Amino acid sequence: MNGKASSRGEQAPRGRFITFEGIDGAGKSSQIAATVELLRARGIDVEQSREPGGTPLGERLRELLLHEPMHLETEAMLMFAARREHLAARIEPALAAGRWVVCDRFSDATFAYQVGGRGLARDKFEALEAWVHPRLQPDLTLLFDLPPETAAARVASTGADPDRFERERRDFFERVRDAYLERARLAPRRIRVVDADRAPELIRADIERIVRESLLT
Ligand SMILES: Nc1ncnc2c1ncn2[C@@H]1O[C@H](COP(=O)(O)OP(=O)(O)O)[C@@H](O)[C@H]1O
Ligand SMILES: Cc1cn([C@H]2C[C@H](O)[C@@H](COP(=O)(O)OP(=O)(O)O)O2)c(=O)[nH]c1=O
Repeated sequence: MNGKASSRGEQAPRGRFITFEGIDGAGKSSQIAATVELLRARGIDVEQSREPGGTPLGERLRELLLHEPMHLETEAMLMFAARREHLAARIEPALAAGRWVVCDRFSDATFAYQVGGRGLARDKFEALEAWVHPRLQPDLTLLFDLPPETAAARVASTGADPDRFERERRDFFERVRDAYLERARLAPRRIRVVDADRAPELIRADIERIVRESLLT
């Protein structure tokens, strides 16, 4: 039924949840737009969102998270607070109504940035994840993998003021990258690693193939 509710009032099949992950400057933004277009062209009802953010409260938390210095555990808890709100207000209702959700980052980012990058204790991350979404995980996660120096050059070339995360040094992003790859090894069916150090057209073709094979057949 491709996310469209039945005219006879039958319950729509649950929507699919796709997330994009990677270090800052990996090139997720334009590929997310292309993926949303691809799904809409197939007649699928899609919502695009992002974390931290996605709700009015989540966007206010995002401002704090990106710009206000804070303790590492405060940072992790605020990421999950924004996520709790996002799940309740947008993600769960959309999936239940049969709409698909394409989201820029989810809990894999907390594992990569807060556990891998900043050194948050794993059991604290696991406790927060088990509290906020004990059962739900994305149906598909596209992990954009590339060397931190390439990603940093891309971020610098945008000319925008860097936020608190983008100002981190290369060794931070090495740890974030390694943590993402570790998480991908733990969930290889869900998390698909995409070589993001290539021309956008090649990355786009890869993503189309993965989405088609994993979710559209
Ligand atoms: N495959 C690519 N090769 C070279 N530059 C890219 C590629 N993908 C994106 N960029 C550029 O890199 C910068 C960061 O991309 P963006 O999509 O904002 O990354 P992210 O959302 O992952 O932080 C932008 O200026 C974008 O135009
Ligand atoms: C969702 C999430 C994001 N982040 C960080 C990663 C990014 O540096 C930042 C915002 O992500 P993002 O929206 O990808 O940034 P931009 O649009 O500037 O490319 O938040 C975490 O540290 N933990 C998390 O759980």
